Amino acid sequence: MVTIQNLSFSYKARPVFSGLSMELSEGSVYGLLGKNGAGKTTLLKIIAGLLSPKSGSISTLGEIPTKRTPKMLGEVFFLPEEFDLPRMSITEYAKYYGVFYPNFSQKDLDRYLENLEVEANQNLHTMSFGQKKKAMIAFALACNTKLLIMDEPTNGLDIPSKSCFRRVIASIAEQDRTIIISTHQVRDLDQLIDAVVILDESSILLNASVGEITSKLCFTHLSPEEDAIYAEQTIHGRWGVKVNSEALDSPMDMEILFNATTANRAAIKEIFKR
Ligand SMILES: Nc1ncnc2c1ncn2[C@@H]1O[C@H](COP(=O)(O)OP(=O)(O)OP(=O)(O)O)[C@@H](O)[C@H]1O
Repeated sequence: MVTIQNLSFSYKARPVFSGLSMELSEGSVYGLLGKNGAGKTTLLKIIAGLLSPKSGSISTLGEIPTKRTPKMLGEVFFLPEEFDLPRMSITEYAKYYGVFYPNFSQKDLDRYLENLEVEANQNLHTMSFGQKKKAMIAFALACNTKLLIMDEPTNGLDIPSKSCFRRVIASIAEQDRTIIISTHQVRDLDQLIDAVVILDESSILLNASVGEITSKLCFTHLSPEEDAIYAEQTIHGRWGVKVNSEALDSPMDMEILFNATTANRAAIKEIFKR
């Protein structure tokens, strides 16, 4: 679906990636995490063909993304974190832009707008930031592309809309679509993603399925002296992550995973080395 090999990228004199490699497979929902400035948006734009790498190779849906062939563009939707929208309703917007996506469905758009409680005929310019965001999420989903890339989609959404977003993504996650969601709001991705990619210091620190993560790591309460990869003191005691040496079942805690990965890179790299 997406293969990146030894990729380097710089904004003029500012290097962002050097020798970055990773593979994303078809039909999975990926959560892309990283600190501010780690390069998440840049990576998403490179995958979508909006930025060109300095060296190395990238293939998106079997094509070089910067070639931006009509075939690839019809199968990839990139939803940026912020956008300028024309003075029209989302229904009119869909009439103009839906034609670029062979699998766009008006019926799906109506359903997603209803689910997300967005007025189909309100001018996008009179909408709040969160309403615009929901309108564009509905449009992005209704394009039914093979690859859907969303940069901070839940930023600006109220609590019910976040729940609704999760429900909608869960409902399409069964299909053969690959979805990459970049976010700082890790709780919004709980129970939603199949795999986690963590970018740190301009490289991929972790790219693993939730199954692999929970088979190798155990997210649990810890006794005061217990060895852990990472632990935090909470009002309920010590909570953290340790090596899953007893093959215990535990739900992944993405915030703890992220903190553990960035606080103890060497341990995480060793555990997940292939
Ligand atoms: N247009 C640009 N020109 C120069 N430098 C840029 C540009 N866009 C981003 N950068 C720099 O590239 C690096 C990666 O930025 P990027 O926006 O990809 O990070 P991010 O992980 O998405 O950050 P955030 O979580 O804050 O959104 C940062 O150091 C940023 O300052």
